Amino acid sequence: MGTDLRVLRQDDWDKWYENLIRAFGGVQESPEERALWRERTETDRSLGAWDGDACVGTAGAFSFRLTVPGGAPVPAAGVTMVSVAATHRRRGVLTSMMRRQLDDVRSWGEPLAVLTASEPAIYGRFGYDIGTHHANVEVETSRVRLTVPPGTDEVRLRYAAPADALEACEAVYARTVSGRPGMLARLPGWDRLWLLDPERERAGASPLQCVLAERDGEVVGYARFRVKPDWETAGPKGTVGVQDAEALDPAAHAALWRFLFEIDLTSSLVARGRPLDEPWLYMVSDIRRCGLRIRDSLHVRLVDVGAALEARTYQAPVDVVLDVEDAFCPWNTGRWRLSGDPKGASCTRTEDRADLALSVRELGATYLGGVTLGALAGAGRVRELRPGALAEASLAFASTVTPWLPHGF
Ligand SMILES: CC(=O)SCCNC(=O)CCNC(=O)[C@H](O)C(C)(C)COP(=O)(O)OP(=O)(O)OC[C@H]1O[C@@H](n2cnc3c(N)ncnc32)[C@H](O)[C@@H]1OP(=O)(O)O
Repeated sequence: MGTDLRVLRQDDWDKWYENLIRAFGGVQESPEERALWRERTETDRSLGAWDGDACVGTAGAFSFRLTVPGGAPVPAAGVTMVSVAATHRRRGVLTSMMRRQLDDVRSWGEPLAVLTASEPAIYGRFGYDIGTHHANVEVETSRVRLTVPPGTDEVRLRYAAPADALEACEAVYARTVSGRPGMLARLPGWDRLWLLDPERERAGASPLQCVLAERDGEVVGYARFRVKPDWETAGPKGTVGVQDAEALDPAAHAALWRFLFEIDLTSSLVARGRPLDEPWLYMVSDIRRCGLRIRDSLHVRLVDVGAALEARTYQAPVDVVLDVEDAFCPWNTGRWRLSGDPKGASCTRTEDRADLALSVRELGATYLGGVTLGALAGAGRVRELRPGALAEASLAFASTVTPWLPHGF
């Protein structure tokens, strides 16, 4: 028997969500977390696959604004809560949801779809590719020193209860969003997510703590973290687990990270999902003891190639014809002339001879400027049809600020 795919109804949310939780292992969340997820679900943008009255497939799409090179906040469907019941896997349920969802996103006029993948192998077939990477670190802070920039000592740090400091933290976050491709403007109500402090995430660590960085009475940064004490015969060796940290200038950044590195009775620091160009990575005395690992983060799909390529800017002048192949969204297939510079761009259909041939996946990978067309050409994924076109486009697409997604969704 086939499954019935339809837009989620409020009344069906519990069954829908149950399928999602079970597909991720079945560990129940707290009532508070569940309520927050219910509130965050945009039901009219969510799909459910049903076998009779059993929900066997779920997929949602948040209404994000994603910062792209040049700083514009571009509408992007944040694909989320994707699951298929184990009893119904590998029968094409996900494929049918992705088909419907990308058609919907197109009809909503959103040029991009983005996601973070439970497994990176799933989404390439639907035209996504990895547009941002992030760093996970495990630093031996007892062996690593930071050389901080001038002005660091003038930054004042103070503890604040995370809930009391929320507004100030969100104000700092809001000021960082347009400066870095890959960042997401907060959706209403999402600020409370950063205060959820589930016991299972603590694993013996303290409740969430918050430190604010201030200069002349103005909040210029924050760090939210937990401390996990550990005692050995030889002495204390606790761990600082950083949840998130943002700063508005180099001195505030240095002050916060020096603080995190030097908390008494700790000898290591763990942080996940940090930007690859995180300033403190360039202040350390011993990068090898920072346990740096790089991972895929935001997967990007151009739903409307013309609108998406027009929505960003290019760091150098570019005028190229792209021959794009897009098997899953064939409306993108064909030749596009992209003309752009740091001020703006146009991207329109053309019959002119192509300069570069590539698929929509390579455009997703390079869209935010963190992966170069040159690198993908090296992998045989971009073909240069006019000499010089690759260097021109590769330079133009790159971003001076490394793209970064600060949190999953
Ligand atoms: C954005 C997010 O929410 S990411 C979260 C994704 N969800 C999960 O990881 C939860 C656990 N897993 C699941 O729920 C399911 O296994 C899903 C959603 C990953 C896949 O759903 P299915 O209905 O089985 O996928 P479907 O049958 O449409 O498969 C389509 C193709 O993708 C492939 N595929 C599906 N899942 C995977 C995977 N995890 N790794 C590699 N390939 C996969 C299939 O083999 C199939 O390939 P084919 O076309 O060459 O035959």
